[in-house]
Amino acid sequence: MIMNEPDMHFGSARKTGPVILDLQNISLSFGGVKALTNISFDVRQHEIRAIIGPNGAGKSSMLNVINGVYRPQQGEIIYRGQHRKNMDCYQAAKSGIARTFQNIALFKGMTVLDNIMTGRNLKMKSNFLLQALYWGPARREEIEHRKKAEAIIDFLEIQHIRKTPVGRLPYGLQKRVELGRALAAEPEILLLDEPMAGMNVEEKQDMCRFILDVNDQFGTTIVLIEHDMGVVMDISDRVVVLDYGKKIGDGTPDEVRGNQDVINAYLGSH
Ligand SMILES: Nc1ncnc2c1ncn2[C@@H]1O[C@H](COP(=O)(O)OP(=O)(O)OP(=O)(O)O)[C@@H](O)[C@H]1O
Repeated sequence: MIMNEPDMHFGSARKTGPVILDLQNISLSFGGVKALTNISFDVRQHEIRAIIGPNGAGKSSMLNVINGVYRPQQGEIIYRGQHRKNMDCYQAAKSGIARTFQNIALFKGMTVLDNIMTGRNLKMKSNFLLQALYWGPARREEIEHRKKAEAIIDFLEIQHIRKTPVGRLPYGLQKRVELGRALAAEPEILLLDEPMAGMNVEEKQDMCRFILDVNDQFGTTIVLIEHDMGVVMDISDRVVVLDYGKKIGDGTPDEVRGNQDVINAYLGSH
């Protein structure tokens, strides 16, 4: 079994651990459309793992399979050594898988701090009545959650906008707040769906730095979809390449760069 791999593997400059997520022969269809066909790949602890491919290749579908939004018709998902059957997105989130979205999904009228607090919801224990009364254990718990949210705000260097409604922020900062909300859940695996989409060069550099810092300082495993090849090749340990729902490449950035099927897919010459 996959979790038994004993020794640490030293990827690029990063120290990655054993496989924590193993996807085996995943197939997913929407009616007649085959979004994913027989896809297998794994993710190691502490790794930055990219999923790339041309438009419509199945990348978002794959992310949605990992966090339980879609249930594949075929295949196995093994997370931390457990076969996951019929796991929905609530259970996936509870078990330590958080994500951000291609199109920002924040509460635009709420402040940065309150949006990040919503990421703590799954961690809250006190019941609704106690929370509403803001009494006893609920009060103590709320203070504890606020401290965690403030720590994330400091980490992401967004103290100056903590009370600003998210809808008023430029796009790059909204993306950073979304990252903050996902981090508030203290995930073991963070799924990032095009974290740099629509950003200028400076915003991309900032986002790259935060992704690397999250991985380094919190030890979070990261699976990301990204179209910017420079970014993917710079920050990823391994890259899986999809095309028309099939896996056509898998390996280190250098291996993938030299893979003829991958080159053909990107040049559209097949
Ligand atoms: N909910 C859905 N219903 C029907 N078809 C879908 C659905 N989601 C995805 N598809 C189809 O599955 C295929 C893979 O789509 P997917 O969005 O996963 O690709 P992608 O690689 O993320 O594309 P992009 O880079 O454009 O976001 C496409 O043919 C798409 O039209």
